[in-house]
Amino acid sequence: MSKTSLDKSKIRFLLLENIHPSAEALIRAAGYSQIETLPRALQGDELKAKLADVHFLGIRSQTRLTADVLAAAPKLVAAGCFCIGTNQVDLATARERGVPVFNAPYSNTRSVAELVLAEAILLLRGIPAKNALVHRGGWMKSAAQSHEIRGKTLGIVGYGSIGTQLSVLAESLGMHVAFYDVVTKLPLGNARQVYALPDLLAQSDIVSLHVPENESTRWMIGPAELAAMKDGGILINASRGTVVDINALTAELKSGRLWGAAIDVFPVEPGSNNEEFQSPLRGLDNVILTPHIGGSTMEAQANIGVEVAEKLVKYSDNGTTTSSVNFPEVALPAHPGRHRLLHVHHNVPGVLSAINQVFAEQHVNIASQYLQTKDGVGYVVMDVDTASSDAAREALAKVPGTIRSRMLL
Ligand SMILES: NC(=O)c1ccc[n+]([C@@H]2O[C@H](COP(=O)([O-])OP(=O)(O)OC[C@H]3O[C@@H](n4cnc5c(N)ncnc54)[C@H](O)[C@@H]3O)[C@@H](O)[C@H]2O)c1
Ligand SMILES: O=C(O)[C@H](O)COP(=O)(O)O
Repeated sequence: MSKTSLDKSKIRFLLLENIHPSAEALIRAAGYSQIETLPRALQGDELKAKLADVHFLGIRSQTRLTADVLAAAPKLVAAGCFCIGTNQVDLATARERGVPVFNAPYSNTRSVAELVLAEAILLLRGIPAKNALVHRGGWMKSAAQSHEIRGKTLGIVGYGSIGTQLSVLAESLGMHVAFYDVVTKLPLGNARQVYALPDLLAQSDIVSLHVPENESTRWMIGPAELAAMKDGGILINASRGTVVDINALTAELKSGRLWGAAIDVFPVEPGSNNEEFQSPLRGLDNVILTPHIGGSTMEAQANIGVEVAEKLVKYSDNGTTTSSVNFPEVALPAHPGRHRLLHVHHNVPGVLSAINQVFAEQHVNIASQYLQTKDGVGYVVMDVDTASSDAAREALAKVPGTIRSRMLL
């Protein structure tokens, strides 16, 4: 087994936000013992203080890794988002600091798609309002405004991993599926792409949002888009809270023009289960409110724990960055009997020759070399026959353009 330049017993992992125990189990099995877990998100100064000595960090969707926070984490080697979304991390700053960020791009897609479909059925039957009424002692046995899902049109905004999975499941129930995406996508089954958002909104009985949080999606569903939806339409948002103007949605629901909504994500969400949730949507019987649990199933969380922990351990043990969301991707073989230099640098001319020069001066033979670059950052990995001396390591760290370097012994 490879060793890191820092002894494994000294490498510290911090896992926040109630990450599934499968992650800790995998990291321990890989020989790491310093693993702290917390059930909640940390922010700002509290997060910075914690990160001062941390080498590997695991978060979910609530912990904000801003440039400011990253600057307070000098030892951070890599970060794992134990979820799909990575909008909570300043990915460019992380890259410029030599910190690869990993996520689990597919592990909870099915969980989200199942929840959305269930909500669509419940809303078409008016169940949230009927359920609330019956709990209050009321009784409304009526078929009025209660509909089957079969034959209805589902409009999917964002036809990626979740959108396509939902598309297939919805068609299996007899729905018609239309979708809007900024990229031209191969429609699955009988789904069809609609090239203008207002057209999709106007055609759909149910609109479900599955876009990432970015500049193009911020408040993309505002008053005009809600007005473009069918009378009696239903909106489902299990993407990110910043995609929908909640005040505008509240107005449409209160007026009765929209029939119902299911909202899982909010512009401001509590950082732990002990904080109060605030939203103008509270108290509306035709709205299903869920606490950002679209991906929260035992199946998904256990898989995510393993997937992201594996990526962190692999980067620590072997330097592989495959599937990193912000970093040059290099897939590396094992390096038995060899020593491995991992060097992250600004992608400027002369860095590779300077590294080669250091090894040449130390009479160290280079057995293999891997290089990849991304957005101004280069990542070179060299397997060498003999251990580099302290002097060589110092010289490597001083190569102009170096962001960070690490040696696996
Ligand atoms: N509620 C939850 O618990 C939960 C769970 C998982 C994911 N999510 C959220 O769902 C999002 C989508 O997940 P995914 O795995 O399907 O992502 P994905 O990257 O596979 O798909 C996103 C799709 O959105 C499209 N898109 C991007 N910008 C767009 C725009 N302005 N207009 C239209 N389409 C646009 C992309 O082209 C892509 O096809 C994630 O980014 C995450 O924020 C939420
Ligand atoms: O991006 C995601 O995968 C979801 O929003 C789930 O986030 P969570 O792990 O914080 O529940």
